[in-house]
Amino acid sequence: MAFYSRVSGSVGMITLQNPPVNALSAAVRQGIVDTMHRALSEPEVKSVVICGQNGKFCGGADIREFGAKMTGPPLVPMVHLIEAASKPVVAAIEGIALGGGLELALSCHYRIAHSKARLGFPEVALGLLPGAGGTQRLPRLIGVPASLDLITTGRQVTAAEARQLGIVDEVTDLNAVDAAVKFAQSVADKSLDARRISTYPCPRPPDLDTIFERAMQQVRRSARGAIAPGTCVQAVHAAVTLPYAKGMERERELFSVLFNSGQARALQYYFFAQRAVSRWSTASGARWDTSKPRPVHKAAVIGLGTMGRGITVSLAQAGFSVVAVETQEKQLLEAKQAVSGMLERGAKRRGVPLAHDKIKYSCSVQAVADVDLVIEAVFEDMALKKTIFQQLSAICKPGALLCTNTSGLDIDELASQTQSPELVVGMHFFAPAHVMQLLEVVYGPRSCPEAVATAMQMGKKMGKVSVAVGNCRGFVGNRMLKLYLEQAFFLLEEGATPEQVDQVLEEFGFPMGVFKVSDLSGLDIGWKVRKADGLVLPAFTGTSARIRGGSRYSPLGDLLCEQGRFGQKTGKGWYQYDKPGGRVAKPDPWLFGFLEDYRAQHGLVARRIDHQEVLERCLYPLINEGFQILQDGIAAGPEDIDVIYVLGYGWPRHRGGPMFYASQVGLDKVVERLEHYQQIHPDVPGLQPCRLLRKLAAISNPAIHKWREVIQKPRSQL
Ligand SMILES: CC(C)(COP(=O)(O)OP(=O)(O)OC[C@H]1O[C@@H](n2cnc3c(N)ncnc32)[C@H](O)[C@@H]1OP(=O)(O)O)[C@@H](O)C(=O)NCCC(=O)NCCSC(=O)C[C@@H](O)CCCCCCCCCCCCC(=O)O
Repeated sequence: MAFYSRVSGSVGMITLQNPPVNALSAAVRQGIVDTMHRALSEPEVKSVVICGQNGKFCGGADIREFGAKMTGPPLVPMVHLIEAASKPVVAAIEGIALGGGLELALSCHYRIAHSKARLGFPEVALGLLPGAGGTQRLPRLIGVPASLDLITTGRQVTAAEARQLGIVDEVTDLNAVDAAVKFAQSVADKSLDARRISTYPCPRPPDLDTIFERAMQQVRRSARGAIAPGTCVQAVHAAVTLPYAKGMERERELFSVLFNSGQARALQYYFFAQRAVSRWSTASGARWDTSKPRPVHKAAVIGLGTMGRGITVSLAQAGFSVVAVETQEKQLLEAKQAVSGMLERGAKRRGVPLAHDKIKYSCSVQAVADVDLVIEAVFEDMALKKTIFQQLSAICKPGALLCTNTSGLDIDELASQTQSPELVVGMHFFAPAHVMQLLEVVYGPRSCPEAVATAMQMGKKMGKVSVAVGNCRGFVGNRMLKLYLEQAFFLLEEGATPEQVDQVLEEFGFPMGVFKVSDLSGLDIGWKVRKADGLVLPAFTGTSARIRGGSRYSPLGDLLCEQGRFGQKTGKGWYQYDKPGGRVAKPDPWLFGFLEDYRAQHGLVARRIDHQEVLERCLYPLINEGFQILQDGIAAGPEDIDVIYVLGYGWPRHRGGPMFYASQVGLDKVVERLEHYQQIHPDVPGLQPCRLLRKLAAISNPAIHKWREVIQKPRSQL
């Protein structure tokens, strides 16, 4: 709702009241319309201030209402009512003015912002465009290029930048509402003729066509198939080419296309999913709201390879004191230089405070004796990690949390090396650890709730989105990835090329196909893991070369590694590069010959594989494994899996994540296609739909937010 008060006798004050962000729900819109009428009808009131309760102006339209039938007064007539008002209306912007909130402010005749406020149009990230006049008013106020930048990227600006751009009239360090009241009094008698933005002509730069062409090219390059950014460009184009009223009609038309799109549904689902994962729960019933994190002031990182360096930077930038340990002096020195460089680049590019003084470097594990939390980040070798955990258990002070940055090893096996297994959790960072937003927090069967809560909170403080997951081989992300990689290899055996598979996945929206990613991260990483698992056997021919434990196995990756083809770092992998370390992937005729020989050697006949099969074969087994993960209680809900895939594995956000995507395809269709492929490939267990997937498909494809009700039923009922 919105409540009305009178300040200093002559200022009508409208306060938006809808915690936590004063979103423009039906009740708030109704409140604004009613109180505006009241303010306009009271003869003593000479001007009006609109502000938001609790230091937040407005977070925009209420996204939760988008899924239901709209009620209450619509936003567009509401902003027109404000702009057309006969008394000056001043927006007092504290905290945020986002989306519909900024549109509300732009309909006011003046805007006063607090210096800490942030303003912007984030609609594009929800698959929408500013649909309450934002695409028509902003270009009239600040011009086309700056509007295109803000509207197509969703970039938020500080009050200072907003002032520079001309979005706000005044910025104050003091109380913005008080300042707005004073301002409102000072303009009470002023004419409003020049203050209604919809009446401004839209500036027309001479190179208009070039500006729009460039903007379109730019959004096509970065959108990866998302439709909202390009539609935003079209809406801004209407502001320049059409009179205001017609521009508004065009905005409405374009908004409607986006609003009804599957992409908008996916992006809005994802918005809430990313927030839902902070309300974690574990299979044994520990929960975010009943588990208290332990205080952490000082942390340590053991092992300063690529991951350890990134983690050190993340911790220091978040304000933690860090002890960074690398036992070899030469490596320690190299790491110190690398970390310093990373901190300096962070300060230069993102304005993060330089945090050199937060880090102490040491060659001795003994240096971690007084820290509250340790993150071990040595390479993936269980024996080495076990030794380190034994040492840590003896050295660290009682109550210190011991974390491992493994990407898939058994947390419980490590916990069993310590005197306090309840204080051991996994913190699986993604490379580069100081950049990637995702953190899988892995609890073992013995991890205590406080340990999980502490790791989750640490992640948050480091600016990560933390997702709590159970302990199993590969956790959530890498466990699902295994099925995806496996199918990609099988497709090569059957006749596809790396370029074909990658093209299909990139058209789907992944920034890079599976083979390009493999070349980037290094083929040797998976090879080492497969060797440790006893899967890499001495070269021999015959069908058995492609069978492990009774199931189909492709040794293609192993064979490439045997040739020294580790990907970009060696200049050759699934593709060729102009030099070791080269970045531009080119198809490699050698690989085509190699695949032909391989197929001939194993009696495989290449066939034409279409786009649809590549997509289904790569994605459906991965999705099926996601359902198995839910069934096993490793992830608490589909949102956890989707957030992991979007933030950690490049799954296109406008497709919501693998579980949301499955819900849109239709679970019955996913089951049917898996069964189809399983009939053809009976030796691939990952193609067999799991019980939970079958169960959900059989109960007529329930909406994704209802899955938990089925998952939480006793397993015997599944
Ligand atoms: C605001 C934030 C920056 C705050 O961040 P913070 O980190 O402090 O907190 P959280 O992110 O954790 O959020 C706290 C809490 O609040 C919930 N929340 C946040 N914003 C909203 C919101 N806008 N609506 C609802 N709920 C919100 C959030 O979910 C958290 O709760 P939870 O329980 O999940 O933990 C940050 O939250 C943020 O960035 N928010 C999003 C801001 C945003 O994107 N705003 C734009 C919204 S879209 C919009 O404004 C559209 C308008 O331009 C135009 C609309 C026109 C409307 C017309 C409707 C017509 C419909 C019919 C069309 C028919 C078409 C046809 O068929 O013809």
